[in-house]
Amino acid sequence: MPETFRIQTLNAISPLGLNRLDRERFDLGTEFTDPRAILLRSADLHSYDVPHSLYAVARAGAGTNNIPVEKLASLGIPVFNTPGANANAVKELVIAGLLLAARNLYHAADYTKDLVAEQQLSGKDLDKQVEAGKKQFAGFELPGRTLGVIGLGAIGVLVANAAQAMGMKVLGYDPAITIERAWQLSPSVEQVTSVEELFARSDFITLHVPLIEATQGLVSAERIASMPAGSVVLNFARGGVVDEEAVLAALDSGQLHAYVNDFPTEVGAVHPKVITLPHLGASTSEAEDNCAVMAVDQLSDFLLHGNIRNSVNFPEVAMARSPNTTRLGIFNENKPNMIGQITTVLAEAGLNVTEFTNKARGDYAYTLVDVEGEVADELKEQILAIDGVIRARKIEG
Ligand SMILES: NC(=O)c1ccc[n+]([C@@H]2O[C@H](COP(=O)([O-])OP(=O)(O)OC[C@H]3O[C@@H](n4cnc5c(N)ncnc54)[C@H](O)[C@@H]3O)[C@@H](O)[C@H]2O)c1
Ligand SMILES: O=C(O)CC[C@@H](O)C(=O)O
Repeated sequence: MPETFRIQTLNAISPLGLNRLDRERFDLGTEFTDPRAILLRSADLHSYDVPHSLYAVARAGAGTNNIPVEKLASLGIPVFNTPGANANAVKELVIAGLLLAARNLYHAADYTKDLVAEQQLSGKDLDKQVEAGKKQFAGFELPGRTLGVIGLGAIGVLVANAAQAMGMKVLGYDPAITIERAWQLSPSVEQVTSVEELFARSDFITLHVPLIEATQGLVSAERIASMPAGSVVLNFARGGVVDEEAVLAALDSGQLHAYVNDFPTEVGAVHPKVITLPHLGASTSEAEDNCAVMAVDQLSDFLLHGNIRNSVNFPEVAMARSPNTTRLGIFNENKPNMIGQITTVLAEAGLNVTEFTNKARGDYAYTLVDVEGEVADELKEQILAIDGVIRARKIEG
């Protein structure tokens, strides 16, 4: 009997994704103590005691800073994410953020509500107060203003193109932009080669980078001070990319007009010039469905066939299945003679290899190998005995 894989969900995942799992092969639950896989969104796994049973983690979303990616790599556990699946949802919220800030919409709507709910105005009195009070919310228009986009990945490129189509001058900064993203970027977006230049020239800055060591505190007091007075910072990336204390001080001094973000903190959320949303970037039915479908498909392909697609800690390795073969998936350290030792074990067992892929990424590598016929259970133990092999799995056909 082939194994039924236990998948533990740690957040609400769209049924459109979950329903793709064949219940003969997958058992879904929230309380397993020995899951084969974890499917999650923003749940924090950093203090999670990783059980030996765990084969994979799938993030229905882009950011993986809630997952101990390196530690899992060292245990031979791939972490999958869903690049691009929620990018349009975030882009739309960023465009909303630009308009919320430029037209002071949040405070203006509060003002109107207050006139009715607190001051109990109505009819002509309400009309009069509306017309008298509205000038304090007069805003500015976007065409001709400069937007600096930091990070030109799935989201940054969509934001840059949309802002450009709205008449903004757009500057982009991403030292590691991929060729695919560069092709998608509007030719009118100007590439800048230093963050400093981007800050100095931008009326709005929007962040679309992962939270990693290099991006922690990227929006600093010094960089904010170099922006034109009355600028706006939009943060739909992660809270830690911004030095919030510096942002609040700049809002108080008038250097910044507004800070629009998706990551509530006790101090920031109540500041009068801060607009904080409850991590809403990916919260559309479309994005939730897209992320769930992609995460589930990648996870089931790995559990059933050992294929790795869109992993953030292991290379892309995928092979079609062939009849009358047995597949082995092997995680190992990226060091000399691993392939030689693995193939020697296979040869000594008299096995004929029909297909073999080995790819490395950083300190680790993954091997997928198909051999003719059946494989004895002891073979896995022999492979595991090779110095540098972290984990090995016989994958049923
Ligand atoms: N608010 C939300 O709900 C929400 C939703 C989706 C994603 N996000 C956040 O947005 C981030 C970006 O998402 P994405 O889908 O565009 O990811 P992505 O991987 O497609 O793009 C990230 C880009 O950032 C660039 N980058 C990395 N370090 C950089 C640096 N120091 N300076 C400039 N560029 C740098 C990379 O080269 C890449 O092109 C995610 O990591 C996540 O944290 C938030
Ligand atoms: O799952 C969510 O709601 C947020 C996801 C988002 O932060 C991401 O990084 O993709």
